[in-house]
Order: sequence, then C-alpha cells, then structure tokens
Amino acid sequence: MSSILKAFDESSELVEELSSQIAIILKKEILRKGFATILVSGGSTPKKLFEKLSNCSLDWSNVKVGLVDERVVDATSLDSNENLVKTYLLKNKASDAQFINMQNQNDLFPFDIIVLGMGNDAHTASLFPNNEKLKEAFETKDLTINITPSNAPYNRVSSTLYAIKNCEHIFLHIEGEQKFQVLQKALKNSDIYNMPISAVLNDKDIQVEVYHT
Ligand SMILES: O=C(O)C(O)[C@@H](O)[C@H](O)[C@H](O)COP(=O)(O)O
Repeated sequence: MSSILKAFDESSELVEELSSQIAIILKKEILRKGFATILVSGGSTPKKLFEKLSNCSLDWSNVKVGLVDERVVDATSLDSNENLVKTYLLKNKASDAQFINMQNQNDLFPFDIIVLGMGNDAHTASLFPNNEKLKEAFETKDLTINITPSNAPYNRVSSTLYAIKNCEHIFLHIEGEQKFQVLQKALKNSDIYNMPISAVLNDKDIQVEVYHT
C-alpha cells in the first residue's frame, strides 16, 4: 500500500478535516466495540488539532487517549506530552476522555488511530535518525522503547515501529514548506535509519494518510 497525500492551503482547513475524520472513526469504533483508542503526538503542530477535536461531539467517556511518545520529565512540566494533551485535548467536550500514559500502553492495544508528527530531521515519535536504539525500535515486538536522543532534550519513551504499524488508521500531520520537502524526500528514501519516517511511509503493509499544508 502507499501513502495517501492530502494537501491543504490553510492550517485551519487541515485541522477541520483531520479532526472530523478522527471523530468519525472514534464514533464508529465506540458503536462497534464500546470504546475507541487514539495515540497522539507531542510537539507544537497538534495543538490546534487538539483544540478542534476537544469540541467534537462524541461519547468521549469511552475514548482512551495515549501518546506516541513521551519525554522523561515530570507530568506537570511544560515539556511533558501528557501535560500537552491534558491542556489542549482533554477539555471542553473531551474532558471525560481517559488518558493512558506510555507505561500502560498495553491497555490501548490494538490502537484504532495514531496521529504521528515529523521533525525536520525526519524523526517520528521519538525514533531519531541513526539513534543507537533505532534497530531495536524497528525490530522489537514490544510496543514501547526507551530512547536517549543525541540531538534533542530529555530521555524518551517512544512507540516502536511494531506499535505504529499495528493500528487501523495511521495519520501523519505536518505543516509548512520545510516539512513538505522532508516528506517528499522521505517518500523516495530507502534508508530508514537516516530518515525513520520512511519506515512508516514506505511500508508496503500499511497505509498512511498524510495531511499537510
Ligand atoms: O513529542 C514529540 O516531540 C513528538 O511526538 C515528535 O515526534 C513531534 O511530533 C515532532 O518532533 C514534530 O514536532 P513539532 O510539531 O513541534 O514540529
């Protein structure tokens, strides 16, 4: 399968469409099995998406929200992804959603939705280029792995490639020209150690919906 690219002129249009697609899937899964699970990324890109999603009408009390990765910091730190999600997503109509931290990732598996981000260095989650743990992160059947980045702050706990692939709906959300250039390079790239996002984008067994401005 190949990646599907969805281009938007404006960030607000992207956020509108992605949040409504996510809401549709969450509702469908709640109807089907009584609950729905979603893993989200940290960073600055998802803030507007979180705010939009938090105003979507659905039975949030049956939604479990987890993380694609986390920094090893106090949960109240401004650099904590748990704090980010609690501040921007678990509010308004979504205030009843249940947050599940990385240590309890198993409670969410298999995941219904993952929303990945990407750095300008082509990392996704906390799978950083040429990191010493990357081979293990690509090959293990564990859901999470501890990673020490060489070029980013804090030790991390990251979802593994196995965790990311075992998800029904995989979205990549990127904004800006620079990231679009990185995306185009990553789509043609076969060195997954140099550009970890390529391991997700170019995997023949999965389909990734790329939402980009
Ligand atoms: O917690 C994190 O840092 C991430 O999950 C990470 O993979 C993020 O998605 C990218 O670094 C993009 O971050 P920005 O959105 O800030 O560019």
